[in-house]
Amino acid sequence: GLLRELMPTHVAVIMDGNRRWARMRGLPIWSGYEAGVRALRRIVELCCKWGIKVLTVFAFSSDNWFRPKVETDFLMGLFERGLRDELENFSKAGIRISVIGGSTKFPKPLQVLITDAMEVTKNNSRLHLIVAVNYSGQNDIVQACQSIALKVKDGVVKLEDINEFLIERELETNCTDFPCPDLLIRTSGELRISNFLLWQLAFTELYFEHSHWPDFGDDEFLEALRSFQQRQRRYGGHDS
Ligand SMILES: CC(C)CCOP(=O)(O)OP(=O)(O)O
Ligand SMILES: [Mg+2]
Repeated sequence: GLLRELMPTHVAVIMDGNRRWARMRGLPIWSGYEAGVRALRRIVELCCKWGIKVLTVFAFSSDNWFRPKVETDFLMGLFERGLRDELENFSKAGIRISVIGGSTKFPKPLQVLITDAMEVTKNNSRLHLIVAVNYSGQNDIVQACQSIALKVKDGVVKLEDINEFLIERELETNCTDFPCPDLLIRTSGELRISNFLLWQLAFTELYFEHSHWPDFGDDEFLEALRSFQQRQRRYGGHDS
């Protein structure tokens, strides 16, 4: 069985395979995305139930903009509807929501809603849901370097002050005390990181699930947690 004391503190998920899930069932693409939102609601509830503190989900990567406009428009609408529908529930359930990545290309009303949702839920502490939209792991490191370079130039930071901790505090995941995921789950059988969190995944246990994201339910999540609990995490330490 699962041990509560061996639960990961921070779980990251690449929610992949929504369109293939729809195609396999002869359904339209958008029904795959809608099924993906239902799967996200499920895993948020499970994280609350198991006392997981941070859940970071890759909801839209920078290269997703190259999809047909009808798809990206639908996804923008889905983000807005999902956020509007869930905001009250999140507040009642003690769920804090943060959005990382460049949302400046999003429709203005969605940008306003994101800012409001982050403000309204910022003191919630049961689960911190971090939604990466239009996020790029490499760009995250670039913006952190730019911010540090500026501080060195302004004399706020000395060169010898630059270390992992200072860099980590400049990354977009600095909204949480647990910026580095203990477990990364990627669905739909793809075995790659796709420019998601990069620096933060240095010691993360990787778990690849063959089923598509909409089919990732309670059983699949528990299986991933069981796998995590059976792994010895060495952090580059003892060689046994
Ligand atoms: C926007 C993103 C979370 C959707 C992930 O599923 P997907 O659209 O990449 O689906 P496919 O990998 O099946 O094309
Ligand atoms: Mg995909």
